[in-house]
Amino acid sequence: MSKQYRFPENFLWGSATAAYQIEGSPLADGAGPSIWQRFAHTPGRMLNDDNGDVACDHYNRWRDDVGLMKQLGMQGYRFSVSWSRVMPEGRGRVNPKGLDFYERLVDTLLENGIQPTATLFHWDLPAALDDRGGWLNPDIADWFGEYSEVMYKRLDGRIKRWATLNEPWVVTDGGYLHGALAPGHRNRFEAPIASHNLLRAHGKSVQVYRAVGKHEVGLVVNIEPKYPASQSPEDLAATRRAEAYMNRQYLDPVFFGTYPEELREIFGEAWPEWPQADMDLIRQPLDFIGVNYYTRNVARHDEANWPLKVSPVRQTQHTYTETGWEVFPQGLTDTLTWVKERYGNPKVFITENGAAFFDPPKAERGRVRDPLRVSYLRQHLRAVHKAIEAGCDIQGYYVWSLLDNLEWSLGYSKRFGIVHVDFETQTRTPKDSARYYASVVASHGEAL
Ligand SMILES: OC[C@@H]1[C@@H](O)[C@H](O)[C@@H](O)c2nc(CNc3ccccc3)cn21
Repeated sequence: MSKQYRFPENFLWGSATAAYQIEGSPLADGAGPSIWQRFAHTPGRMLNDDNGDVACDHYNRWRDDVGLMKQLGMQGYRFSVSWSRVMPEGRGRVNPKGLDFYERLVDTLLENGIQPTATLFHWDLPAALDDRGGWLNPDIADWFGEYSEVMYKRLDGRIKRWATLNEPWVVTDGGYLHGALAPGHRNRFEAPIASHNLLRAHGKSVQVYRAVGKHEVGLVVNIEPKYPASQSPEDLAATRRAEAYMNRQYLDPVFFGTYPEELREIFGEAWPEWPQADMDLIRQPLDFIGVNYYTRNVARHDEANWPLKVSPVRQTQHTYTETGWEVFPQGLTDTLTWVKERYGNPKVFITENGAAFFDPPKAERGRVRDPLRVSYLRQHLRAVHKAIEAGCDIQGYYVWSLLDNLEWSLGYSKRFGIVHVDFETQTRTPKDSARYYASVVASHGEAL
């Protein structure tokens, strides 16, 4: 008798995307440019000089894409709002056609019995705000609060679950410390300031929601559990630094009002003293936490690896994805039980989980075989179930991603979708993983 995988009655099964990765038409109908529009059109920043001018053409094909979600039996859909489509300069003027796009999308999702979850910021900051310093300007907390209020007032009620930010760690580490992501800065002094202002903006948005919203608001973070390469004092300390830097840097301020002490050790003179008023602003009670999980990290001390002094150790016994991430489903169970134990078992949605494996550019006779992704999803959904059995309050799962899309500076070279996109013709073809996931959803997990 195979194990029965029973999920909570109200467990929500969905898929996730993000605006700049799927929409295309970044400047259509009065939209303003984002920093990703700029970054993608800066020579040398994007693999193969790819950009989001077309992407999955979701801005025009959104109705068919909702039909695809319906066909797959999706119960939820997590998408992001392009701030500069709604407010072209990021503040002040609202672009009615930008708002209309999201209103039509949400209404059509609801008509098809699909619960919308909106992320207000998924990396595509309005370029006009970046010109004013962007995340380095403390005023951005108020700018984000103003944008949040526009969205909350227009769509709250139809959208009953909001995420303020997607992965402040990636925005900071990629956009301000190492420079691989927009806006492409590489500055040890800027990174803590950007990170802190991201959290301040999150706190401001939650305050605004408490004033005008009636449902749920939360924060989406990426968590990558860290395991020491050895029990040497150096590797144990390195693991602690890595764990503080990625996994505690955002949830500790939100839940405890304090940063991990390791951050001063990591950034040294570049780590400011933060005003208590800021920490009070950040520490707004939340209705849920979104956890994005992809892989784990085995950490060793590496004196040469600035500024963390940590390097990953490749694990030869496991499969790796096209993005170089180890397939390690136990890490998802460990992550979820760690969140439960450290932060008091908050309501959690797994807001992203998925993998890029090689898929052909074109479907073959209407089919895309992706056994590795089927296996990845099966293993990770079983890992979720294991966490639920351990008492974690996990209330939903969104596979990343519904569609093959623009993988940021890696362009279209990495395919995460359960639905294949032929970027020459925009033809969508559900992969075997889509059929598998649809069967899991239809059986509420029993087909795992
Ligand atoms: O890379 C896959 C997805 C990406 O397409 C999403 O927009 C983003 O939310 C996302 N976050 C992660 C996890 N964290 C991460 C770690 C290092 C670099 C980039 C992302 C993976 N992904």
